[in-house]
Amino acid sequence: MGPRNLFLTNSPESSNDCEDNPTRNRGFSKRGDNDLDPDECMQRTGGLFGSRRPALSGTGNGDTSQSRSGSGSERDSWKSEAEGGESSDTQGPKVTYIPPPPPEDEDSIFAHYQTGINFDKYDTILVEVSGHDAPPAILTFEEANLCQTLNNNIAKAGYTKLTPVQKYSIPIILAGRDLMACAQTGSGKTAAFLLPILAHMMHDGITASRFKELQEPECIIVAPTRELVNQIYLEARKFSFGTCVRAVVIYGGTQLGHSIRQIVQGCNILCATPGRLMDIIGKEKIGLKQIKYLVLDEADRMLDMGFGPEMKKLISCPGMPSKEQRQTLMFSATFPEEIQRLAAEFLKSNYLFVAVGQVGGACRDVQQTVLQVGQFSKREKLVEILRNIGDERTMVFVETKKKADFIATFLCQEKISTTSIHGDREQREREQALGDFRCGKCPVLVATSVAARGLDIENVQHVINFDLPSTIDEYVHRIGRTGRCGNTGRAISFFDLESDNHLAQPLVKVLTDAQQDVPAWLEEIAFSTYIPGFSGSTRGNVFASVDTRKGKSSLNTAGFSSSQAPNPVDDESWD
Ligand SMILES: Nc1ncnc2c1ncn2[C@@H]1O[C@H](COP(=O)(O)OP(=O)(O)OP(=O)(O)O)[C@@H](O)[C@H]1O
Repeated sequence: MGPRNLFLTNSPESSNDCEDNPTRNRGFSKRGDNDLDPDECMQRTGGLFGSRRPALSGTGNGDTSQSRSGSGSERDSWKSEAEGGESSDTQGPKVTYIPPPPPEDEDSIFAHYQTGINFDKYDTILVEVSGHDAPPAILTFEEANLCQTLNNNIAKAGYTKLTPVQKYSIPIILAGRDLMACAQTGSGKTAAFLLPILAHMMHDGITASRFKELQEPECIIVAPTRELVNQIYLEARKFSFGTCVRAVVIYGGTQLGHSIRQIVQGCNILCATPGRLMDIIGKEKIGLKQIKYLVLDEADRMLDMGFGPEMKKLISCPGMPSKEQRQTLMFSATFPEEIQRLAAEFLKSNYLFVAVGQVGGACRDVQQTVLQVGQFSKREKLVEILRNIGDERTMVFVETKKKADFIATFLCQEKISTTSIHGDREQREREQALGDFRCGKCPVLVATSVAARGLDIENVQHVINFDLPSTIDEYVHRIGRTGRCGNTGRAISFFDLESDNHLAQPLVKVLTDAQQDVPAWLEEIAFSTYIPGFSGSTRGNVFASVDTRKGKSSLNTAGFSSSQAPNPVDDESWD
């Protein structure tokens, strides 16, 4: 196995995002885990988050899992949530934050952005389906035979054409099969699982769930971050509009009583972060007996050392149907091989594996640039780039929470309207920051890995990796915040020769696969740091191009059916 340590307990000295327990701890720790890099060790001056926002205080509403600015460990925050800390009376003041309800009018529910000029190019991406007896892909929404209400909702959402992951996943899920699907960022994985689940529910004649102290949802969807789980909920609410299916979202950093109140009113689809989910199950507000669908979005993260133990607990909870009796669905843009192997415990042995393009590959609609920038020059370079960009929405990724504060403050001082999101900010602040960024009030969002996965924000034209992440998977997810749904985007990464050399090799691979220019200097570093037999210094594996079970049943472009699989999976090779 590669250097990634799976299912290890969190080390107290690490300093990363919490619920979004970071990939960097899986492998090499490249900069140590200091929240501030040595070169940037100016004192935090407090400062502006958004043009008029006060300095991050780290205290406030008493969210014990969020308000520990300076505590240094975002992973500790994750732990405190995952272990039920925030609901425990002994762990500090109660969390009181109640997120504002989302707008209820139909226009807001169905608000969407336009697909981009490259949307049709999705059809040319090669799709591989492995496993026995895969049902044929569908080419149109009509072929899915969904009920009229779902079709209306799809139309109101502005979807006219299926994306490749939808063409393959929808019939597989409709056929009742377990699925592990890997498709590039921004290519519609959320609808790929929501639509067939809703179709099943409607077909089975689901009845409206009513007020009850113990709710028994049919579907649980878990994802690694609060903002992502909320986004999935909004998608579920959109597609279930006009049906009796009730979706509910619960996540950490909010008042537990609020989560309970949402649940007891009725719950068919529960979207949750793992910590809050386990809390609520522990409080016997959710029973698992009726679960028919378990979805792990960002599944490689959900099975990684941070969340893996929670997920194992979830599937062993009393009442949870065995994998033979439920349908388990996993989606991500990246799927390291060793995580695919771990997934076996959750999936039926005959699960199908769908790979759209290369597993772990970057979205080709993102133009990637890698610049050699030393630590001491990064801030100056950032300002130069942001001034050229003007008001276009830009996400700037840094490696630590303190650095996010520091850079956001610095940019505000430079009169660049900036906000920030990271695991030490209170949930209220995180949501405010995302809102300010979404609406363009603050066109620059400085973020840690908490915002790397899944977030679908209109018009993000640029991603800047002020610090490169320590794994290539993380890089792929970060740059995937732009170039979504056929739109184009740009990613600029600062490569520091002092600390990023271990990334050179996988970076060259990602750039090459996405048909991007590879700087000669980067190739040289990749060559000079090449270690034969070393299975990927940062990903912890070689690039998986196939199902780890090895057998391939088909190779096809997205427009064609793939079911006529020659011969399939060598299940024996699975262990
Ligand atoms: N068939 C479709 N037609 C038009 N728009 C679509 C279609 N499918 C998805 N979208 C839109 O594309 C955007 C990206 O979809 P989504 O967030 O599901 O991507 P994803 O594959 O889950 O990305 P990530 O890997 O970053 O999580 C969303 O705004 C979604 O509404």
